[in-house]
Amino acid sequence: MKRLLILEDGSVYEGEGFGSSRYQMGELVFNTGMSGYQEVLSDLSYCGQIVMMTYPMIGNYGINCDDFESLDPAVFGFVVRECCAAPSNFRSDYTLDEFLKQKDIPGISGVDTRAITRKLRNSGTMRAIMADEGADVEAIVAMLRSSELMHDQVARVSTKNAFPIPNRGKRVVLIDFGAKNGIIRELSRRNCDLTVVPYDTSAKEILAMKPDGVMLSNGPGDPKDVPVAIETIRELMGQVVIFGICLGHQLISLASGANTVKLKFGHRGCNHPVMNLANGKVEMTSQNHGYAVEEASLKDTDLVMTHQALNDKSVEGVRHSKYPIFSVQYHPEASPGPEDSNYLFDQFMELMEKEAVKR
Ligand SMILES: NC(=O)CC[C@H](N)C(=O)O
Repeated sequence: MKRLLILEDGSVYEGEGFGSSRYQMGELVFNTGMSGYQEVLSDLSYCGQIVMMTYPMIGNYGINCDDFESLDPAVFGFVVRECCAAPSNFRSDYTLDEFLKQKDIPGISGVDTRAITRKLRNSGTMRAIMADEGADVEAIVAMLRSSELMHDQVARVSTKNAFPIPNRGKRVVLIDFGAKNGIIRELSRRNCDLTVVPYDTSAKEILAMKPDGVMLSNGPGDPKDVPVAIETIRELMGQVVIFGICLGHQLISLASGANTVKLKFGHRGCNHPVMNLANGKVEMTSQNHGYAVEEASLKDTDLVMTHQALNDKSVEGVRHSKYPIFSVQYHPEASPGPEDSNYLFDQFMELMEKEAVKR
């Protein structure tokens, strides 16, 4: 079935529809990963966004039941050059098309995703929608131009109730802003006794659980849209070890008085080079973010930049100079992507151990 991809600037691309045929406006962003589309699709940080893959063939190893980053994907659409209809992999349980239909996610193939990516690199990300052939394009473009991006994604994807993932090790409260399973996997692998709590759980409730550490997860949208979490983090600072990933990192920065800004087209892919400023080593990292901490705004805070993106020099990690708090903008849990930064979870464990001895 013919479908159209319509952008806010009035450009229209004709392709083939797959997955769901519903109309859903989202922010069109591009991801440069050569594989890992299943993890990308199920990463809740994409809530409100239509993801376009620059790699030309997507779906060739199917969708399996092992690699989900969440069971209910929140991505608003998927754009590919070619959608493989006959996947070949022993783990494949569904085709990409079947999966998107099952989850009611619209998709389009047969469009030049690299040309559209070049456009977004020049103009910045844009609102977009997939529509049926013959749709009133002018009216849709006017609608795209007059709409706003969403602001309530974290409330949509965070767990509604707290739940435990028991173990015998360090007690960790994971604040769920749309947490990837990879983060849970890395903590469970280190025997952490986890309690996953909703994004708006108060500092008092969290401290009542007597945690050794608090993990702040990744999550969708603008970090400034979750003031309740910024306040909670401010109250937790100095009371407990805190490790933040991606949205968690941005929230720690805002809670410390730094600022976040929207990047022109963001970082989304599996091979973003980041320098660890402590030892000069370069880590290849998995990334998915549209906002970043403004470096100049760190000046009057207690935060120190620890990691920096080599492509555009943006802030990729910070640590607190007084309290046991650190965070990174990228994804040490990978899923998908390289595992160079896995040591950060060990660092979290060591910090909790050290603080436990002091207490
Ligand atoms: N993966 C994330 O946590 C992303 C954080 C935030 N939503 C951003 O786009 O910058």
